[in-house]
Amino acid sequence: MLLGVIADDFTGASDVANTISKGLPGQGGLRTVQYLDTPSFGAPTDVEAGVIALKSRSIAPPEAIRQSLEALEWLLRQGCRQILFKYCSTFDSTPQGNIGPVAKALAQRLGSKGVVACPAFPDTGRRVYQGHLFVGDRLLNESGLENHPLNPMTDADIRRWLALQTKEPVGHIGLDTVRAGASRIAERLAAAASRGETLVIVDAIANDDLVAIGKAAAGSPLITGGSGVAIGLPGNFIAQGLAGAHDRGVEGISGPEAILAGSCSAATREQIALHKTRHPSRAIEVNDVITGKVTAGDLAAFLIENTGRAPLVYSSSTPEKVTSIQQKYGRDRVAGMLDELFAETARRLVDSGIRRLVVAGGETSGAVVSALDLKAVAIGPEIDPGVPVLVSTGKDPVALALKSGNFGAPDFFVKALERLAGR
Ligand SMILES: Nc1ncnc2c1ncn2[C@@H]1O[C@H](COP(=O)(O)OP(=O)(O)O)[C@@H](O)[C@H]1O
Ligand SMILES: O=C(O)[C@@H](O)C(=O)COP(=O)(O)O
Repeated sequence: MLLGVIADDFTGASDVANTISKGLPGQGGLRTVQYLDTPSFGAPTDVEAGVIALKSRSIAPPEAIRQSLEALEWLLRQGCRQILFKYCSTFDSTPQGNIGPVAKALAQRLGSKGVVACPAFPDTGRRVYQGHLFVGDRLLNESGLENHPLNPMTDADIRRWLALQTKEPVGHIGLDTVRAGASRIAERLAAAASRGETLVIVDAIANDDLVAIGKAAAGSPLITGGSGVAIGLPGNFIAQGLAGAHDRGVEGISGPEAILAGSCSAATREQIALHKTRHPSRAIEVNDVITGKVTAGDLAAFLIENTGRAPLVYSSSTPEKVTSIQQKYGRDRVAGMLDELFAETARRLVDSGIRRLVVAGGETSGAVVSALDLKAVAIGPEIDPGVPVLVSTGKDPVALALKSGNFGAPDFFVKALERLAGR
């Protein structure tokens, strides 16, 4: 294994696994496997990139550090020469969040300073300019992400946001330097390291910027960012003759299908609004979950009855309703109840023979996939930017699409079910 990734959620892990296995157009990527939590077994020797999906985005720093260091040790034991800490392209975290503390702990273990921090993912409209994060033409804090149920992003200046999470000085490399090329970026990273800066926010607004950043960081033991920052990394290994460019190994599988959505992000709500005009769909009311009026058994029964017609169940709701329900019951209690509900529903679905499963939302995907105890997935074709087909390895494979809340076109659900079937 050459490249190891520690991803702080499950959709993010499949996003970056997609980037690494795809590589640059005409160049090919690395042979990539996504692991669901740190494995207790060794990786096959032909795996070139291992992506460990953690469910650590919204947990307290000490536990996030513990899980991330455990993942790091496993990746180092597999032979990794470079580690990427993957967080969200919208920098999802809170002022008490763990991006800064986890990055610092990984950097300390790897003896690294002047570490790239770049969430940019231009293919999905995420760009970093003058240290500020944009989503499309809006600043992060005016993009809808300020209403996220767990990680409301209320400041687009990610240098300032990161500074709240770490005591160390946060560096910045502007777009002019990035456009001056890889060696200039490398010089500036080295200068940041000599000033004692552990993390350096690097501007990037186009894929070429990310390729240059990747080249500049070719020799760095640690890189941090969104999946975009991985664009150039396979090419570094291929150019050194360490990896053979390869095509993706799996397509999809056929079988009954279901869709679960727990994301309250704008893109998912639009996808639901379109989907429910044409397919059987059922909304989950949090009040009903709390009082026991709705159970996983009910939801699974509804989905199983409607297989063949792309059935959907969703808890997704508007920011106003989310705020009011959180005020009534408490944010963590609601999140815990919904996680459990989706997890148990998914378990029942797969036990009853569902083989194609689309899940919308990072936390929701984490809950579902952990419940299915799948261990590892192979990476198939891309459905929409940042979302690949995943097929579990081992007996009775399940095909999955784990969609970040804000990713995907309005018709994503139907398209995903088609791609999961290999069509
Ligand atoms: N109806 C609802 N009311 C309150 N909170 C909700 C509701 N539905 C989902 N949530 C919360 O929103 C979170 C969405 O997070 P996630 O699944 O990561 O989506 P995204 O990918 O959009 O961030 C869930 O974990 C859950 O806690
Ligand atoms: O970087 C991204 O935007 C995604 O890969 C990601 O991390 C998604 O997180 P959720 O929106 O919580 O699914």
